[in-house]
Amino acid sequence: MGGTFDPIHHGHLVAASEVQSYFDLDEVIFVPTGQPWQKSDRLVSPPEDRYLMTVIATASNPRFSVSRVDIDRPGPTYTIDTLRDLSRLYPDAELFFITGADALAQILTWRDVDETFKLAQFVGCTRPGTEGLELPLDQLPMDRITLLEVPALAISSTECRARVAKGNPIWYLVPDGIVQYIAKRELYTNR
Ligand SMILES: Nc1ncnc2c1ncn2[C@@H]1O[C@H](COP(=O)(O)OP(=O)(O)OP(=O)(O)O)[C@@H](O)[C@H]1O
Ligand SMILES: O=C(O)c1ccc[n+]([C@@H]2O[C@H](COP(=O)([O-])O)[C@@H](O)[C@H]2O)c1
Repeated sequence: MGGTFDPIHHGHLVAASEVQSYFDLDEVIFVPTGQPWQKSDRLVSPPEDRYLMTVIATASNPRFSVSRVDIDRPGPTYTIDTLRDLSRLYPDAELFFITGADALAQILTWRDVDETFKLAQFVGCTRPGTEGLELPLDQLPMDRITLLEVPALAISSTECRARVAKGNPIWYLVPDGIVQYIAKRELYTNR
């Protein structure tokens, strides 16, 4: 599952758990982005903070792990590179790339998208607000895409950051360890 995870929240974790169970996946690898080039208009927390938060949030699930491939690769993060790196690391694995349906709707703007679809099956998870979303179905290889309805959690990282900036609680929107990490590192306070 690729994401900026700034911060990781229970919406991400529920979606990952649902996809793991639906496809009976051996492992869900969370891959925090290095430089999310389509979010270059906003302030993104340091990759190492986003990586550590992802490790903390996933530590208790034996089927969840976190990869550094995107944060260790210099330059903008492209999923084509993520999938090439993961294919090298797991040469015998069948890869599924988990995204939200909103990300899937933008996928034609991604780098080398045709090649990207050859390297993995894509799973687009519903999230509140994506119900009426139009996917460019005629331009997408629908045999490589599964749309999956996951239990709806109306949580976004944007909302979590805004709540911290306003001094509102984020308990129960994110795992407890993430609340504590954000406080310790004083993330999102000056926005
Ligand atoms: N509540 C949710 N339910 C299902 N999928 C989600 C949810 N939140 C995020 N996702 C998906 O997880 C992936 C990574 O998300 P990302 O790290 O960008 O979080 P986000 O909450 O969308 O962040 P932001 O609000 O900063 O844009 C994306 O493909 C996104 O669509
Ligand atoms: O490959 C691309 O050009 C590309 C463009 C935008 C987003 N992505 C990937 O989509 C995933 C979700 O991204 P984001 O920015 O919504 O957290 C993450 O793994 C990104 O690297 C990939």
